[in-house]
Amino acid sequence: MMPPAEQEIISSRPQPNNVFAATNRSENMAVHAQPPVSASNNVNPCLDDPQQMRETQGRCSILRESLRPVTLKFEEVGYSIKVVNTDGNWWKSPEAKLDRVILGGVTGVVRPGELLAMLGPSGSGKTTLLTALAGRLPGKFSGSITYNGQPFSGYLKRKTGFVTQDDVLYPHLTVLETLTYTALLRLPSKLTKEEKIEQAELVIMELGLTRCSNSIVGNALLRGISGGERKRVSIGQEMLVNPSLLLLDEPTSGLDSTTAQRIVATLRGLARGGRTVITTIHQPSSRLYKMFDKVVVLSDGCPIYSGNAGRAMEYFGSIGFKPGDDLINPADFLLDLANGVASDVKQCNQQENQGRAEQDDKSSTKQYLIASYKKNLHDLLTTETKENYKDQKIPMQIKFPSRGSEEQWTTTWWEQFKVLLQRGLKERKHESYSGLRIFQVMSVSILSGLLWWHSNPSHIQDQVGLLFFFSIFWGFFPLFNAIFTFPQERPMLIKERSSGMYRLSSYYFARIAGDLPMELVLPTIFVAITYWMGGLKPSPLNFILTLFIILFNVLVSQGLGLALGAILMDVKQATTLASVTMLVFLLAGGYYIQHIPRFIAWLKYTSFSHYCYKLLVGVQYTDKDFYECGFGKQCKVLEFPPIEQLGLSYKGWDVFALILMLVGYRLLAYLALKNGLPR
Ligand SMILES: Nc1ncnc2c1ncn2[C@@H]1O[C@H](COP(=O)(O)OP(=O)(O)OP(=O)(O)O)[C@@H](O)[C@H]1O
Repeated sequence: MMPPAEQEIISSRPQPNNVFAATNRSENMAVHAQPPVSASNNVNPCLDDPQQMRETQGRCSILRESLRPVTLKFEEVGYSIKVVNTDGNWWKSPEAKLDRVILGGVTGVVRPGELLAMLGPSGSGKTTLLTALAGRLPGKFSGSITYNGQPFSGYLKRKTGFVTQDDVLYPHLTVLETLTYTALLRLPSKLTKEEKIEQAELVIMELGLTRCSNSIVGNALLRGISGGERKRVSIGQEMLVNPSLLLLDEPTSGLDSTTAQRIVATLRGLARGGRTVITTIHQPSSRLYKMFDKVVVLSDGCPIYSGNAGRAMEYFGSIGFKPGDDLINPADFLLDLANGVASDVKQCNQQENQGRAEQDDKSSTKQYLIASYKKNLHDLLTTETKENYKDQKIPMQIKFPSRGSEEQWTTTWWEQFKVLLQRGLKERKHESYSGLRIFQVMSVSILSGLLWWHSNPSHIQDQVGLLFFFSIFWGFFPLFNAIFTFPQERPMLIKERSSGMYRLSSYYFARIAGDLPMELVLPTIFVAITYWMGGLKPSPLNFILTLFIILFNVLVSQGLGLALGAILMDVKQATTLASVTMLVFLLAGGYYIQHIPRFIAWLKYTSFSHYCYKLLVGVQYTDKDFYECGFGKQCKVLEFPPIEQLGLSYKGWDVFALILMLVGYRLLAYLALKNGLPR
């Protein structure tokens, strides 16, 4: 049973509307002569069409239920960072750091149903403010940001959609796959898999991505869909979950004006459905500007306007700034002012102009505008855009669930694991079985097979060398492959974890499980070739044991690579550290030096290659094996000095040490990830 308060919220919610139907309506409102951009039958039944809504009743009510109108208030939001002192005397105290103000007290309010645009020149602080409003700003900011009067919470995290300026997407997945996996991970378990997939398809239609739905997303190195299409995929990922609060950073940059208009119209449609939508935008056309309900204009981090978009020109006129040309795009005019350019401004009122002394330079214009904003802040904020929605009953102050339910996930651990595993396998099959990698392993295996061609125990030194080579090669190779894993995945992990998409543990286990087949097939092929070519003991049992030990070694070495990558999160640093570590393992492994001085002999116990080598030798030779130790004399292989030094009687300990490392490195990697990523 739904609690009465919640029922009331849902029943009093504005009629859900189809995004694109709303899009077309708002487009028609904004530009009469403009034909609708989308096909009119692109309908998401959960958002509008009552006919289809009846047919998809269950899914629709579940999605609509998730909408919680959010009133976002931000007051005097300020943010500074430390920067290196670059004044004339920096060399005297190069370490000295100065505070640089990025945001200087920005105030505003956005209500459900409203679309707010942040305008300002490049570097004026739009992204920083947007990130702060999305609850993702690292470090502390001053002032306050509240959501229905409450601070940001884990619950709100899952109700917030955040589209970053740079699209973070998997390049090898198609558009349909990308959105389907997002739907499977982010939509509630109450929906069936088919319903989730259907929802992804609807979003594809709504965003006009049908034509490229089966094309790969691509990136700078891999040709895929266009930049604009990629941006729409990012927006689609957030639209899918029907967020109550949607924030977008430059969703229209790089798009043609028709597509940009279509995106903004979609955002306006989403807002009209009871959501709170905030976007930064660089240079909107006047057609786009008309679709905004509110604007915040920033100049060097300080606001010069925050309020009703339709009243901005009137306000600036009232403080003495009127455009020379009445047909000017309001956004261009506001950007000129934010840049301190007032040359195209008419002198409109002598009296008002008295307040601003001679402002022929940019900074005094900016200062005047900032001061005027502060003086008029109260009036600006109380001029609401309510008239646009007076027919909509949007509840303004819904309390979000208390802390207990913050950690509720939309899907179960097992569901997350399955989807992440499937997605990971699909994305990485290209890299793991890339021709280059296969060539690398095959060429090394054939070459070493030829070099050790049918070696036999009479050349014991060579044969032991082959076993040591196994342990070192399959220590290096997986280690260096695994190092890249988490530094490369970091942007995606940050994005998805910030929106509370899945648990870190489900991601981590899915990643490890997904890597298993890929990491184990190549060494198996390698051993199968080199073992038989190299003339090692021709017994299936010995072969299987050798293979088993090498695969074990691969997993341990991979774990070390994962841990180094997760701790340092920097590929360059991690590879440097890994090469030093492997060099130590190589030297202390027990093959090159048999008489390591006591004070440093412990080093070998840190080396998984040492344990692997010992186990390989132990599997290969028994008491019954002999080699020619000179002048026709036969000696026991186990008495061959390099083998004798190894101390083969402690095999149990060697296995135990490897198991310890296998678990330990992976645990370390997990803890490092947990520490270094948003909760
Ligand atoms: N962590 C940081 N380190 C250094 N500088 C920073 C940092 N964060 C923000 N800045 C600086 O703060 C200013 C505002 O940055 P922000 O990205 O918010 O601007 P913006 O208005 O979104 O710019 P654009 O439109 O070009 O994206 C810029 O000058 C930027 O260099």
